[in-house]
Amino acid sequence: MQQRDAYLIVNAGSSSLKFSIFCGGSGSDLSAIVNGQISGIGTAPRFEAKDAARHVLADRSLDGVGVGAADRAAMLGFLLGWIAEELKGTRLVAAGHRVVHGGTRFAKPVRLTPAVLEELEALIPLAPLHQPHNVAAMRALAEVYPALPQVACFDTAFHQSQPWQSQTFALPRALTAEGIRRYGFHGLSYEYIAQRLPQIAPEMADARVLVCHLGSGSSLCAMRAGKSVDTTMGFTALDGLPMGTRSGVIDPGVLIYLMREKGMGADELEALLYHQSGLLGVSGLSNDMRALLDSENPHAAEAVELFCFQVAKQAAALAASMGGLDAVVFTAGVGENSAPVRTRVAEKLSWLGVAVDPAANRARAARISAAESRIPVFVIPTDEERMIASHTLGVLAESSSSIKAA
Ligand SMILES: Nc1ncnc2c1ncn2[C@@H]1O[C@H](COP(=O)(O)OP(=O)(O)O)[C@@H](O)[C@H]1O
Ligand SMILES: CC(=O)OP(=O)(O)O
Ligand SMILES: [Mg+2]
Repeated sequence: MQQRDAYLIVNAGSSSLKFSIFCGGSGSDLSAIVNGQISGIGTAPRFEAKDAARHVLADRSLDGVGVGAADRAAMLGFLLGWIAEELKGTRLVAAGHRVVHGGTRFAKPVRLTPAVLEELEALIPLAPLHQPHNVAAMRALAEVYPALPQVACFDTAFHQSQPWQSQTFALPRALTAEGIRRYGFHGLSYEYIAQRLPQIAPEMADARVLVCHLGSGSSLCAMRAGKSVDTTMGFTALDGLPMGTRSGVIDPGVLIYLMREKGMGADELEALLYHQSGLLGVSGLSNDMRALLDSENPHAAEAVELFCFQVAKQAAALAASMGGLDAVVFTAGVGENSAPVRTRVAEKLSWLGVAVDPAANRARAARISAAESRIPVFVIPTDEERMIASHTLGVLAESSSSIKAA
């Protein structure tokens, strides 16, 4: 039997390792035959996988299989073993990875070499919650499959189109020249939405669109004609909106105060701003929006209110960056699944002409705006993995045609 070529897509996050297996060629021919994740890394890791029809292929705890709760290399080993066992009819021909930070050097997807890997490792301080795991996944895969081509796809790349004022801090120019500037993240998700929105609503192809990527990490993107004009995350994935455990925007004077008056160092500040703040810090209960929405605790309600308030406030700033607003899109874990959050954000943007239809919102329709809404509002499930798969194929096709030409 002829084996199908398969591509392993890895999205290694702060507490999860999402993966997909794609088969087929480019465009609509490219299809995910398996989607899954190892969630709960660091606490109680759980492995789940579903096929294309969303039938459960695996759903089990990783307890008792010799994998430590935070041992990512062992988890990847487990995953590769599972893939080899379950997908006997396929032949793994390449891997594609989401890499959160591409720095100033990587403006498009790149084939992995030892030199590239070293450069990506050097960017770890700029994305401490994600980059170490992205790099570790690539290294672990290279050890098991030394000949397997791997492609790195960057969250920062989509924002390269931004005008300089969106990318620049008001700092002395020498620091800007060193790369201390705003990069923006969630670019693979925004790139997917930029392609998907005109398929759903062709009249939106040239529109000024606010995309709300609300998940564990959250950001907003101002998009004009499918290109990023501005975004809320900056030098790191800490800026902008409050997130599950990240503070979002904060007066830098607070950091100086904490250093001087409380003797905090870089490690303590990093722990505070990346791990102890956001929804978790304000509620004192949980970083999970579902738990907060279900809670009767007033601090949970305040955390949700602060989140929605900041989404609306920063959305208004991004509308100014685009010179107006023609549409709003909600995506990612919270944006796709939480009708109450979408309702509250829309209420706070009603002065801009945003109104959602309660029934369409509850049903998570593709278009949830009310008939009288001046601004159409969409819910579009994101697909970072498809974007990575598509880039991976593109990079491989480029490198094979340049080998033929040489
Ligand atoms: N039905 C829901 N209502 C509210 N929040 C939800 C719901 N489903 C998922 N979420 C939130 O989505 C978050 C995960 O979003 P996701 O985009 O998958 O995050 P990431 O990729 O950054 O890990 C969870 O932390 C959870 O709070
Ligand atoms: C960049 C970022 O914050 O990613 P995530 O939402 O996956 O945490
Ligand atoms: Mg994510």
